[in-house]
Amino acid sequence: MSKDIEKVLLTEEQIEQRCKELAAQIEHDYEQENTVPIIVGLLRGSVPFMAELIKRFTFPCEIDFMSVSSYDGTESIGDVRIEKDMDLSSKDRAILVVEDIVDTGRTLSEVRKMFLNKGATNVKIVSLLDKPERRVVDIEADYVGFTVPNEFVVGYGLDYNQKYRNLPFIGVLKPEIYE
Ligand SMILES: O=P(O)(O)OC[C@H]1O[C@H](OP(=O)(O)OP(=O)(O)O)[C@H](O)[C@@H]1O
Ligand SMILES: Nc1nc2[nH]cnc2c(=O)[nH]1
Repeated sequence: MSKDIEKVLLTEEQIEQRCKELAAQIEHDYEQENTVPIIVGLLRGSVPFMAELIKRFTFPCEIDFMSVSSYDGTESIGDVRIEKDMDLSSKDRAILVVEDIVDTGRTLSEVRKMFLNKGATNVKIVSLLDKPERRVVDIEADYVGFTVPNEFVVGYGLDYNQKYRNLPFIGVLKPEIYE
């Protein structure tokens, strides 16, 4: 599997270190607000990042997952669909959405609107990666792990045709893999 990788952009150690910093910052902010947020992971890409973050939280929080999709291969198809909704109610709750990457911004923009429509009091976003060069919707995550260049990345939850999510680092595939 690693033989398909052209270059590693972020090592496991770099990601773990950054997750520690993000978790401390998030914890500090929710303690100030004195709320019990629901931490909502967007399936499936956020799973490794979510696990790395929440094991470091010592404040009271609940967790849930939902699945939305707008990608086919490496292309955003623009239309954000909810494939699996979360189980907990978001009404009158503070929500922290955990995402693997903000790319065009369409997914998070739709997800944020959806939570606000359902009566969430506050919606924050934490994303492991941010690819600002690709943005078509004006949205920023509240907490970002790393800014990445305009390349299609895989690993640490991110897939290409559902593969490579289990790689413990973020990398770029060799061009022949897409052929
Ligand atoms: O900013 P955007 O252009 O909307 O792109 C970001 C979204 O694209 C990927 O989701 P995908 O639909 O591939 O689902 P996955 O998490 O199951 O891989 C990724 O996990 C983000 O949710
Ligand atoms: N795997 C993967 N999914 C994405 N979704 C939006 N951008 C990307 C990316 O660079 N890699």
